[in-house]
Amino acid sequence: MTRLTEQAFELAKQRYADNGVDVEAAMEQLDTIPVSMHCWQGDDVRGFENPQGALTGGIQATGNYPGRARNASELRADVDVALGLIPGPKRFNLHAIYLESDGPVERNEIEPQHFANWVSWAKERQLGLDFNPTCFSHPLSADGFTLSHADERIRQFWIDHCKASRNVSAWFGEQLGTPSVMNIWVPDGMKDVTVDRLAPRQRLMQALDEVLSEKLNPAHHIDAVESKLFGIGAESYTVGSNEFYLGYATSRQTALTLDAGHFHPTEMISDKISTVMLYVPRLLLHVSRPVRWDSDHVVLLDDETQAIAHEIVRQKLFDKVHIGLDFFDASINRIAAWVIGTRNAKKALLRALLEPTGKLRAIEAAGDYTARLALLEEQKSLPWQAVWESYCLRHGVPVDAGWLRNVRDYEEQILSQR
Ligand SMILES: C[C@H](O)[C@H](O)[C@@H](O)C(=O)CO
Ligand SMILES: [Mn+2]
Repeated sequence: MTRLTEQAFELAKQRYADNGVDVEAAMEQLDTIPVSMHCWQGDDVRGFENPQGALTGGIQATGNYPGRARNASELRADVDVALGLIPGPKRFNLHAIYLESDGPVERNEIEPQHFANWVSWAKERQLGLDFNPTCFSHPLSADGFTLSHADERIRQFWIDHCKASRNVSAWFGEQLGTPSVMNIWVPDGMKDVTVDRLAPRQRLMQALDEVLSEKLNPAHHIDAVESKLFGIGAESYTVGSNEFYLGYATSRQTALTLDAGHFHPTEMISDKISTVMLYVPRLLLHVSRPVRWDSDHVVLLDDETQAIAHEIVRQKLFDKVHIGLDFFDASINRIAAWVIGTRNAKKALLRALLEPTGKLRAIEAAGDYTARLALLEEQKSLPWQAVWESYCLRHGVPVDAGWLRNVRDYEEQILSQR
């Protein structure tokens, strides 16, 4: 396999060179773009605070594939398997409910010490960590409101949780030498026709302002806010809509999170990138795959994933876009889900880096739309797969679906015993 891969790579390199593309440069660039893998694929978004509790907030993990991680050690072991099968730089994205503690810790009292094991683990693997306050699956979010709650006491609880989360996030950044991107997503919304659509939004805006009031070192921590169209049980009104957060991030200059599953079915986040980057300093992407609803299926190498990667590469947004993943499929092997989704995100980036963008831009600027379409289509059948396999080889991970054997072995030996 190795020799064939190398031969195919040499031919592919030549083929791309004929097209004006430097394959080595593309691979080098790919090595500077981390993809942040989300912890919640490993255990169906349960966390370790109250794993037997229900997942609420209008999100759902469907399926009951055996072997989900039941504690932090199992989750770390599972992620380690996935990390070893994905080439290039990765980060890891934690939710607050993945804390570790001997006794119960209220959300508004979380501290860096509760994530000390995660930081040691990340240090050993030279991974950056990202973070999320968890504003769901809790008695005080049971009626569907958190930061926009009408009850000041409940609202304050969630404000304090988000503030505590910022401290944890900044500590990650300080410890690991790379800023932690902290994404605030709240499920707040209503199931049915809502009369006062304004007041909850006013409260959310004020609550967020209070959360962000302390200035933190941007070398350690980056604030991001995530909009949504609707949730299960909150179909009629979402307080933190797209327009709400676009306005918020623009006026406060926070990062904006675009989740591929959080828009109308025919709306694509790839087309939003060039718009929002005019107004916000940074973007956090939740690369996902909506199927009918925000169903968080595993990321495919499909048109939208490719279009997202093209936007990042064509606009050279490498320092401004943080690429995170967001899916939680409990119907297939969860480690395989991580590997499939993350490898696909990276394949899309590589394909985008192998595009002769300068040439295509010139053709477009000259108004030759026939050539633009012809060349764009021809790109699709160039031998990018040979470059991908070589990239995997250089990173010491399986070049093809051979990685599935590793996952199956682990499933037989470890997951099946849970
Ligand atoms: C678990 C995550 O916080 C969640 O998926 C969020 O990012 C989201 O997209 C909610 O729909
Ligand atoms: Mn998301």
